Amino acid sequence: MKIGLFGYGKMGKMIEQIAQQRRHTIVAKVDINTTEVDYKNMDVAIDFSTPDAAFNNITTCFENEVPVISGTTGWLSDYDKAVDICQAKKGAFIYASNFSLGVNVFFELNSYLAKMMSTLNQYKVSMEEIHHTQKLDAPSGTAITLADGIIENTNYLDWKLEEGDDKIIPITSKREGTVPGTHTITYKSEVDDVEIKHTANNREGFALGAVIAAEWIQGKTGIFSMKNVLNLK
Ligand SMILES: NC(=O)c1ccc[n+]([C@@H]2O[C@H](COP(=O)([O-])OP(=O)(O)OC[C@H]3O[C@@H](n4cnc5c(N)ncnc54)[C@H](O)[C@@H]3O)[C@@H](O)[C@H]2O)c1
Ligand SMILES: O=C(O)C1=N[C@H](C(=O)O)CCC1
Repeated sequence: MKIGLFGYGKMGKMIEQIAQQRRHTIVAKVDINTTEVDYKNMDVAIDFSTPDAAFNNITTCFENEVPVISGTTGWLSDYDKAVDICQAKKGAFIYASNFSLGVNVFFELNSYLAKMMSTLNQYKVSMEEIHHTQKLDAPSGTAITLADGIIENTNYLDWKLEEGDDKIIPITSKREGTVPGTHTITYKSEVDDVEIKHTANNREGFALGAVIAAEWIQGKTGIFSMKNVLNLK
């Protein structure tokens, strides 16, 4: 597979390594100062850039009939517009806030736990995410996906980056050293706590998931998720 990398930072470099181990070829490394891109030579684009660059990178790929795997977080206010452009061009698109296989299982566990907790009013949920100090967005995209999973399965209405009222999920975002990504969800009552946690030990899991998604999307048309790729439920 011939891969165009959009964003050649920490994740772009890790994806290059994993893709080459899986016998793929990197045909473009597009970063902030790139002036020309040859889309004709690309089977797929993998975008791990920045919140302000992602939408333009992704939709330019659709205009050039290149399927896109997007891992960039912090640009989702434009997600629906990107989907419209993809569908108009009969393209193919996967966005995931987190491509790690473990986190995608954790997303399912989170939804299942939320469903069970939804009738136990004595528990109040909260979330903590910890990432490295270079991270531009807060809360993490993963934390937002986890909050959405809780909202879909309980009476919680929204999330907030601070203590909210009863129906709001409070998210605490910490930025420490080089932490690749840790997410903890706690249901607290007077008598006990129920907690689930995912810890990324490095960035390899994110990169592997993105390359697996790029392999999976070959020959397909439409809007997909990691749930489709991993055949979860
Ligand atoms: N979905 C996931 O699994 C997952 C995992 C890790 C990181 N991320 C997200 O991926 C993104 C990148 O993370 P990172 O750790 O590699 O960050 P990074 O800062 O190391 O790399 C981002 C790169 O994008 C480049 N860039 C800036 N403008 C650009 C443009 N117009 N076109 C192309 N590239 C441009 C920057 O110069 C930089 O090299 C972030 O949004 C992060 O939250 C997602
Ligand atoms: O390093 C980052 O930045 C990460 N971003 C994603 C997020 O915002 O959830 C995934 C974890 C790492």
